[in-house]
Amino acid sequence: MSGEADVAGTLEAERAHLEGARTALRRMREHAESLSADAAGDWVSAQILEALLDQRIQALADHPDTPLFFGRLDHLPGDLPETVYVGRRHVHDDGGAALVLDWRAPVSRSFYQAGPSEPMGVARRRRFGYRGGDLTAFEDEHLDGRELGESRLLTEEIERPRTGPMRDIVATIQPEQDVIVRDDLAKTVCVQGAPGTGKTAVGLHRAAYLLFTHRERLSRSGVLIVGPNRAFLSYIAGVLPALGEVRVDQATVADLLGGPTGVEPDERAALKGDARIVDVLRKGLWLHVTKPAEGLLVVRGGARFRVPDHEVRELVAELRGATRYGTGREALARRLAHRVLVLMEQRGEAPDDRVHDAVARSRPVKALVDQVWPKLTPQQVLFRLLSDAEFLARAAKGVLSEEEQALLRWDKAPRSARSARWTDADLALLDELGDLIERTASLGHLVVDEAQDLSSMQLRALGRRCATGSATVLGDLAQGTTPWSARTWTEVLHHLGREGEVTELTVGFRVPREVLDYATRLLPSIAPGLAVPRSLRPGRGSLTVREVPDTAKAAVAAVRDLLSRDGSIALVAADSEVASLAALLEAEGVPHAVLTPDSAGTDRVQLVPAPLVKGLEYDHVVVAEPSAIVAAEPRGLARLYVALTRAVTSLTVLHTTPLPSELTRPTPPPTTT
Ligand SMILES: Nc1ncnc2c1ncn2[C@@H]1O[C@H](COP(=O)(O)OP(=O)(O)OP(=O)(O)O)[C@@H](O)[C@H]1O
Repeated sequence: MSGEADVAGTLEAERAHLEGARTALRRMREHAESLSADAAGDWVSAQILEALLDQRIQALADHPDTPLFFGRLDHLPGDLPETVYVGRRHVHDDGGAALVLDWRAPVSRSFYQAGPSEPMGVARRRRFGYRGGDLTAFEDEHLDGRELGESRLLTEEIERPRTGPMRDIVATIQPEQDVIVRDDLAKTVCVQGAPGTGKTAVGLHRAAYLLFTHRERLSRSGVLIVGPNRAFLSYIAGVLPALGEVRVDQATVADLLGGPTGVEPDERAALKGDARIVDVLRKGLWLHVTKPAEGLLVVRGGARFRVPDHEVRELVAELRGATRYGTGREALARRLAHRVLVLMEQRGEAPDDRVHDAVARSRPVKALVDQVWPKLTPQQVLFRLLSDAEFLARAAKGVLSEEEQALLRWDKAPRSARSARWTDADLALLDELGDLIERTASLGHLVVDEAQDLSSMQLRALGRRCATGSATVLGDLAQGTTPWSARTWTEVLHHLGREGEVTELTVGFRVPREVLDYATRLLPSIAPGLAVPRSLRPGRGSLTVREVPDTAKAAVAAVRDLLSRDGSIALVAADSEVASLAALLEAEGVPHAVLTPDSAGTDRVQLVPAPLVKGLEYDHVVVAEPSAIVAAEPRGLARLYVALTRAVTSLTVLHTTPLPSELTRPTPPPTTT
């Protein structure tokens, strides 16, 4: 047989396997649909069972455009199955024989990790190419010690134009990414990665991997993805469901801590985000516990039982600070009741647990507890700290200077805790206070994206939510744009309360080399200690930098020209330029949407305010007037770095005012690893 006939024959056989797997998946779904929740013993169990069955049916859906398998491993003779197909989910036939193995299964690991120096029992690795849902190509790698050539299918996948939301990378996860994805659940993993190195993708695939590997444990405790804003979350929303994981929650920090109703100057927000505030909050809360002036008198059935004041004082002193505030309050009531019961026994009575409870809830006990250990809400405590200079001075003694205390206090205090307008920074403080009062529930695993932008207090709030679990922390110190952005990952992990290893990703999959090299000119100024990334994508001719007489007009013309090419287009500009650019796009009849924090939108052309572009990517990006982006905020250069690194195919930089001098310096050489 000729080579061509060989190829055709192989393709035919592989297509037949695909067809067989599709049929088997359909039968698995039909089987799941035929199961009834009626078998459950009671109504609640039936509801739960029905929800589980629904999820199972959803997870078994066949998306015709998403290949059911993308790889095949042929093993050397030994313990491993001779042939396995690697895909998005496990598919078996009626007899239970595996037709496709889940990419997360231990056997699939070698699909990502095997190489000439360590073949892991693999003789041949086959990758499949698809057009839509049709299997159209395959590519073999023989792991017999010879060097592997470049994979055309891998390159094609990486070069595929992006349209719309983020997609999974399950067929092309790289070895260094796979190591992070499959790391132990017990470990907190921290990934420092230059733009487009796949941090977000890795975090999402790690969530899917952990759910598969520790299904029972994590379905009880939960996995949560935390991202910077809704627009970002909707951009990544489809990835986990495409991997069959339909039960992972996604939230912004504001979703977890509550949305802000007030704003404040950055300087004050930065101070509130400083971890020293924890001591101030703790002290401010515990200052509410006062020394009891009187003892306790309980009258029961005509008898009077008196716990003297020094004994009450001792009890309070024992409990103060030893537990959470709310727990201490309850414990005080119980211990007071216990003393009363001892007195009853001394009188010859035999009180039982019911009497104990009744005494603990009796009016005199409640009144005493309320007086020395008042019931408090986080809002009441923070209100007092921010509005009462003398109280703040007591709580902040030895921690904050007088100037810092003055900066912290409200210029004009609201009338009550209820009418206060809480800012983002306040919400993290309220959360901290909430935890000092009652323990916050912990999840099993947290994936935190763009973690470099979170304040110490926000990180502490997230740390509480994985206190008994673990975290995957993703970010790029060079893309830190908040006034409280982290300078080191050690700091971030410390505030999160986790020990963890930091891994650095430096190979870029998004941004073409010319564009990434151009953007890295900013690196020595914004994050001198970081490795200089290298792009995997040559992308010649991808960068255009032009000085123009009128940036807005030139930008709209550039967008119009780009409409003749494939893929999504973003026009990125400083906040102050957005309204006029929108008007000009409108006047020129260019259909577009303006990106807001709440929506990613699906329009092909998006006008993106620079502060919202983080984490997103577009085929073509036009950046209008870099110097305006830099001037708009204190960490403007980092913002520009983010804006310049969003393009998959082309970047056009247009300017009328001179470019920031940092952009005209030579490109630093990529760091070799
Ligand atoms: N192994 C891979 N195979 C194919 N595509 C990949 C791979 N890794 C990452 N990508 C793609 O590269 C692009 C960038 O990935 P991602 O958004 O996860 O990077 P990031 O490090 O979070 O970037 P940024 O910090 O700039 O937001 C995405 O389109 C992603 O699908």
